[in-house]
Amino acid sequence: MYKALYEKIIDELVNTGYVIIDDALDLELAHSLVDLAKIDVGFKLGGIAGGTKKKVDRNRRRNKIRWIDAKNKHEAEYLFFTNDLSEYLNRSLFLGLKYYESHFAIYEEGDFYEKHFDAFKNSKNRILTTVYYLNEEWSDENGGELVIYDENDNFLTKVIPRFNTLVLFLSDKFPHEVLPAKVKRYSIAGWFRIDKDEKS
Ligand SMILES: O=C(O)CCC(=O)C(=O)O
Ligand SMILES: [Fe+2]
Repeated sequence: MYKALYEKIIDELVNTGYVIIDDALDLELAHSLVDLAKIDVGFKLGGIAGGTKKKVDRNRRRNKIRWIDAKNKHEAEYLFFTNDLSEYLNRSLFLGLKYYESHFAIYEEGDFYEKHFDAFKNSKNRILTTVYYLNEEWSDENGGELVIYDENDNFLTKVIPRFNTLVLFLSDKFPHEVLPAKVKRYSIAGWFRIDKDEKS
């Protein structure tokens, strides 16, 4: 239970629709998730939603992913946190969140994700995006920033993907991109949704 964190998330989501939190989670959990990401086994290339099919397009998205699975103790602990958060958000903001899907992502040197929305307007799938960063000793020169824009494509903010930083934003309101990483970059991207659909 991270009550202060939940309150901050709710305030910022109401005010601006996005929130960036440093030192978000318990350090022991954060380090365990870093260790798991770094095992770097079982990852596959990330796809792009295109019509009904997902396809890999290395010109638009270059990273590899592994879906989080509650069978692992630490991944389960992360899912416990996101579940707790969704209950809190549902009670406070009546978002009606029902499912959460998330994956580790690795961006190798040169990898990026070009500007995109995580959900289409008025679609009933992804409601709220989370990105959680797992890069210890990340320097500002390493690239790999998340750049967030508003609905009219105006620059809003740039997030350095530092260890234990958590970002949330409304999935259909904020176009965003990942700039090319100069160093291997680890994260967990996730989506709260109100339906249960195929993983994208
Ligand atoms: O890793 C990030 O900073 C954002 C990733 C992202 O936009 C996505 O996976 O949809
Ligand atoms: Fe995204």
